[in-house]
Amino acid sequence: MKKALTIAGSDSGGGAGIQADIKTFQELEVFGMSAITAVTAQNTLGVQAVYPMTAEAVANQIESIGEDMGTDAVKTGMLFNAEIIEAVSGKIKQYQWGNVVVDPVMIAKGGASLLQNEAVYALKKYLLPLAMIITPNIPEAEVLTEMRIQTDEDKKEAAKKLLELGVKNVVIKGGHDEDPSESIDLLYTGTDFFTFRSRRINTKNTHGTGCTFSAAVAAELAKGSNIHEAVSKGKDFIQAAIEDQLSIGRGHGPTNHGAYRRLSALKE
Ligand SMILES: Nc1ncnc2c1ncn2[C@@H]1O[C@H](COP(=O)(O)OP(=O)(O)O)[C@@H](O)[C@H]1O
Ligand SMILES: Cc1ncc(COP(=O)(O)O)c(N)n1
Repeated sequence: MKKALTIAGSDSGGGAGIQADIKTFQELEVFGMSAITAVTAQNTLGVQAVYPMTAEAVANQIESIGEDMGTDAVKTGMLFNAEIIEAVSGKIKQYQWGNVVVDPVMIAKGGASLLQNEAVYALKKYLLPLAMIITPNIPEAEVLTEMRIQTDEDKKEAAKKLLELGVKNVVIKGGHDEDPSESIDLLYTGTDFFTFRSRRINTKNTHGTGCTFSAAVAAELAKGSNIHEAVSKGKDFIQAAIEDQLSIGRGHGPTNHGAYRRLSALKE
């Protein structure tokens, strides 16, 4: 069985972070492993508290996996500070892991900061050069490129700028776009642009969409898909998870991680 490791924060509410990643790996039949960077007290209403781990604790968790089990893909989510980013980058380098998906998580939907402002430079300097693909939403791409992204041309320019930071592929997600009918993700491979379109679902239950999407991309890379196939499957996975709505909590509820597998089984 192929394996995937998520290096991310714990979401007590189960919709985002480590919990979303492990559920997604399981649904896509990849063995899930984790290194926890921070524990959050969180629910559908927001983040009530953040307790970061030490960089040493994060490095040791990764080392335990690197020294014994190994992995076919790595996904990073909430990394919180520069020390943790340096430790994570050092370990990824040490074990020469190649299928590295970086979801540059910065701010939770409720507004809480999941990455310290001064850590953005560390993300660019240490982690992006090791990434197979980075999956920013529009606000995150704006912070990383220091440009405003409004038009399709802006998205393409931002993707090119991100590639210059050393990452091999970029997908700029369209969840935060103005388009009322479609949610369009743009993939740039360094040579070609591809768009992945889906019907925009009118819902407040989008907690963990970015985590779930990037975990699905990592799972597909672990199974041997190329970048285009992995992003395409990731998009299908998140679309099914948003569409087949759950009703959990009073705020921004989680998506339905089991929907994609049920739909796939129906099609067979
Ligand atoms: N309302 C929606 N309807 C359909 N797809 C969506 C919706 N919101 C987000 N998505 C999709 O979910 C994924 C995560 O997007 P986004 O919300 O931009 O990321 P993040 O959760 O990191 O802010 C993308 O593939 C995006 O196209
Ligand atoms: C621990 C943790 N990690 C990440 C997110 C971002 O969630 P989203 O995928 O909705 O941007 C979150 N709310 N909590």
